[in-house]
Amino acid sequence: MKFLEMLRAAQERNGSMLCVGLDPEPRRFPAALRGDATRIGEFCARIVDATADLVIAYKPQIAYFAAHRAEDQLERLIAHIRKVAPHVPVILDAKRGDIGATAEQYAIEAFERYGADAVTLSPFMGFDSVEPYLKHEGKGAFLLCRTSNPGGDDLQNQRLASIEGSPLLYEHVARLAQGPWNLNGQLGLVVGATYPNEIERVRAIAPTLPLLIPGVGAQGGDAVATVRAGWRPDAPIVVNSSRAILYASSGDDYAQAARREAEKTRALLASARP
Ligand SMILES: O=C(O)c1cc(=O)[nH]c(=O)n1[C@@H]1O[C@H](COP(=O)(O)O)[C@@H](O)[C@H]1O
Repeated sequence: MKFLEMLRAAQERNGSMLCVGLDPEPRRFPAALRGDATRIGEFCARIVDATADLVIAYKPQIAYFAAHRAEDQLERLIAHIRKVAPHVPVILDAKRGDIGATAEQYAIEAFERYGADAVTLSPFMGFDSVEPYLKHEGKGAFLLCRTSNPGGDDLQNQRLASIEGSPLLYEHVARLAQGPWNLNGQLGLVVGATYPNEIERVRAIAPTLPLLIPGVGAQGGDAVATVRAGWRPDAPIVVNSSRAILYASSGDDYAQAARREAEKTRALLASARP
């Protein structure tokens, strides 16, 4: 099934816009696992088992695995998601961006090695750095557009005077992704929940693209304002929360606590749907 169809099906089946971000930090694990990088996969698998009926997607962040030489655990974790939640798409958060020849390798890593359904990318190096991912039929690619961090302003909110209408950089990225770059309907955009006004602006420019919206939970983004700004009946929004769910409890009940937090966030998002 194509990524976008999977996303729509998971949204429908689990009644959810919530994506659980898998950003495992061994020093934050419960006492029985704390500090043990060999148990990263196990920690995440218990979170998946506890939330598989509550989410639209999972988003493992590759750095949290690679930093601990745990890429093999990431491979096994994604295989585990396939087994226990075959209806839930996996977005590999890798934020890649490189020349075409190298991008081809990154695309193989994301889609063949890890078997992800979609990947996050930086559009900074231009279309030829994005195109290799689009050659993988049915796979998705989310381009960073207006990110959740304060430093996102440094570049993304700069005006491009040489382009007609003098758009801001993030507006231009949204225009390219909605239009000329979106060859086979595989593109989506990343917009931070910490900037609901910009989500609204991106939605106006890119009405049919899926949006990946991180920043609720630990970063304090406004879940209700996010849904009001981004929700469309035919273009899914994928609202990510990582730390607030993974570390809802530091005790042995962490998976049940993660489930409760995921239920709460899913309900809050649903309540804001127009
Ligand atoms: O692409 C992302 O996922 C991303 C984009 C962005 O603008 N802001 C952002 O926080 N993220 C990621 O989303 C997750 C947010 O984690 P929490 O703040 O713990 O919910 C992390 O994995 C970030 O790397």
